[in-house]
Amino acid sequence: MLRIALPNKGSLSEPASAMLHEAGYRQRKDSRELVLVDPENNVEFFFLRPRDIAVYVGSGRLDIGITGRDLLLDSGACAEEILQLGFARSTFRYATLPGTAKDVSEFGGMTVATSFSGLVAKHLADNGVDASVVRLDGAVETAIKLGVAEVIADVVETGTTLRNQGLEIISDPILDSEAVLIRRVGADPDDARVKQFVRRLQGVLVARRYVMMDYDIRAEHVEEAVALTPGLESPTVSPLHNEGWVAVRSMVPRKEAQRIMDDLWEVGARAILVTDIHACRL
Ligand SMILES: Nc1ncnc2c1ncn2[C@@H]1O[C@H](COP(=O)(O)OP(=O)(O)OP(=O)(O)O)[C@@H](O)[C@H]1O
Ligand SMILES: O=P(O)(O)OC[C@H]1O[C@H](OP(=O)(O)OP(=O)(O)O)[C@H](O)[C@@H]1O
Ligand SMILES: [Mg+2]
Repeated sequence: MLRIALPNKGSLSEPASAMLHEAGYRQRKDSRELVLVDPENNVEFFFLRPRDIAVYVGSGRLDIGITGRDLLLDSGACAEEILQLGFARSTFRYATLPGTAKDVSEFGGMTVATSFSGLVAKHLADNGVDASVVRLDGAVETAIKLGVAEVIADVVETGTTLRNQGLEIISDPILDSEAVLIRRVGADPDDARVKQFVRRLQGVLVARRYVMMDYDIRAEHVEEAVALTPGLESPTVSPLHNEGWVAVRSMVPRKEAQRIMDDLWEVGARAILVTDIHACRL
């Protein structure tokens, strides 16, 4: 049975469960359930603290897991990303009160408060900056006001929390993060159970990102039209009963669907239909 670590709480938990549900796996009904067996799919889910997931997977106790890239790197665990999952996106950044510093290179001798001490200590060392790091569990934005640190390093999503504390972002992001699927470094890359799990999640990602577009067009305009809807490999073009007309079917990015429909209309396409993809294997 494939043993999979899933986040039990926080920003990662609900979207991870939603993705697995879409991929056809059983998910827990009660958020206090810690282990869930899905015998039909031959998998066992372990609901763990997001921060601990890379540790379990890196030690080989569990085969794969879903966590954040920032949490993976902070843990220093012997685990690696095998698929980017596109949710729980954030950046990881330094912030200070205005006037404290303009760049990381000015942090020397200062104290940086963070919940990601592994990540921050490494980043400071890589930049040759001699600053102290104090590890806090959360709400680190308050550490400056309370005199614990001059600088904080934290997850920034909308930036609202920083703004509310009167803090300003310093330098480029230390990291761009999102939810990722991870496995132990050195694990068998040909494990068929993992490959099947990855294909199912890739199917969900494609179904979320693409829609199916169908339209009719006069044969003499088909080249212009398929240039707008090239599909992933090549669009399907079939003859219509009405002579001189063809039907085209192609996958297009969901975000661009409306613009593509406008452009298709301009080149003469009619009966343009968009439908959701519920599942796929490409
Ligand atoms: N607004 C956000 N706040 C916190 N983490 C976020 C946010 N948006 C995305 N994330 C990502 O979610 C992961 C953090 O999950 P985690 O469950 O540890 O913290 P959390 O969502 O802040 O929950 P809590 O602090 O309540 O325990 C990280 O990978 C982080 O990058
Ligand atoms: O950029 P924003 O959209 O404001 O989001 C970022 C904030 O959200 C998280 O805090 P959370 O609510 O998880 O509390 P915590 O600091 O106790 O983890 C994170 O630690 C930041 O403080
Ligand atoms: Mg948090």
